Amino acid sequence: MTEMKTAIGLMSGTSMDGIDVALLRTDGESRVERGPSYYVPFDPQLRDRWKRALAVAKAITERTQRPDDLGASEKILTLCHAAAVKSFLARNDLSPADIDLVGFHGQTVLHRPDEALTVQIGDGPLLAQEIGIDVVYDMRANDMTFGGQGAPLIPVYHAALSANLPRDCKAPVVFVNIGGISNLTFVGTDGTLSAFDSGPGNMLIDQWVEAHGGGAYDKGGRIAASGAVVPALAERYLQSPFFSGNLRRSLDRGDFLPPKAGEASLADGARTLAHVTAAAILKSATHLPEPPKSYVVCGGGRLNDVIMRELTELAARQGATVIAAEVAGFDGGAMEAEAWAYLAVRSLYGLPLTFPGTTGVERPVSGGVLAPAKL
Ligand SMILES: Nc1ncnc2c1ncn2[C@@H]1O[C@H](COP(=O)(O)OP(=O)(O)OP(=O)(O)O)[C@@H](O)[C@H]1O
Ligand SMILES: CC(=O)N[C@H]1[C@@H]2OC[C@@H](O2)[C@@H](O)[C@@H]1O[C@H](C)C(=O)O
Repeated sequence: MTEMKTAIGLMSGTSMDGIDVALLRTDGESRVERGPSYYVPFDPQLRDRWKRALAVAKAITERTQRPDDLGASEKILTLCHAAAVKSFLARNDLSPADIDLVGFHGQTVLHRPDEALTVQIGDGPLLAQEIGIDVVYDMRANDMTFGGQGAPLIPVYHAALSANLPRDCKAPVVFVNIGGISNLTFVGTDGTLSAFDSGPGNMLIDQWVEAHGGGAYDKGGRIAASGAVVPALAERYLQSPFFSGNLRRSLDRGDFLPPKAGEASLADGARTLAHVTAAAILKSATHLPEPPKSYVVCGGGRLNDVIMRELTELAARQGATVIAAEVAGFDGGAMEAEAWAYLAVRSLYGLPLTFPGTTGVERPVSGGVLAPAKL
């Protein structure tokens, strides 16, 4: 039996909107006690820097390379995470000695699963030194070494949470994470895990509204609510071979691109892309072992009312219900950060992070690199 540990998880996801911080007490197995969470948005200059980092990272052919100013961006990103941990500790009256471990995702700047290449910038040893807490980082690489796609990693945490679902949440249950990219975790009644990325989440909506003067994202889905779906545009996305071809489990930000200027008005574009986000989830769900009865939605997309309404309508046609994570008793905004805390503890104990049914890895494998606070 593993001992309970107190861990902090740090996530800055593909939306590149900010850093989620969450505290968890866990044994890395079935015991999970959720603690406080915190969110630090990136200011616009930093978001521009991460966007440039994505462009620069395209030149990477080997995962340790840091072309151009990518090394400088990695250091800045790491110091942003260090600052987020320090303010989280101060706000919660905690000191580094209260925390056993930090799980650090870093920022994905390149993800090419077909070439077994995934790069998350984030300097684990520097973070450990800055905050005085042991850090587990680089959690995707080992999965790829063993033939996995390096993502999604959250399913093992969804499986742990599934033990505490409310009774009226009928099995089989699927957890849907609508971040920049969306992903699904199916938890079978016998504990079988089946998971994969399911399509674009908010990233196309964010890129579209930002390029057309609508702000960084479509708050509440208000822009989409005043528009109409452009059927030909929606179909173009939904006919992508990603949904029908041999199941590719993980996506990169560049795999789907926003519509071109002039293809729709701001509102119609936002409405169409919200429809695509919801329809892509249902389309991908046809690859699951069984039709789900309940969808539990987490990630920023659960706050877009148009995505949620569409998802609810489309799922109802198949006899399934859709609820936001909060209705199931979870925190839909902090769940990924909690997952990184959970994964860090599993990594410490050498427990598997990924499984053949989640990333396509050849056998269950652990992962992550430990950077001790004191060398
Ligand atoms: N109030 C809101 N209304 C509508 N959309 C929102 C709201 N708040 C956040 N979002 C959307 O959610 C996105 C952030 O979601 P989230 O934090 O889950 O993404 P992420 O951490 O980048 O995820 P991932 O790594 O899974 O891609 C924002 O970019 C925005 O599009
Ligand atoms: C390579 C990478 O960073 N992938 C992210 C991304 O964002 C969502 C989806 O694509 C998922 O596969 C993954 O993140 C989640 C948290 C995961 O690994 O479970």
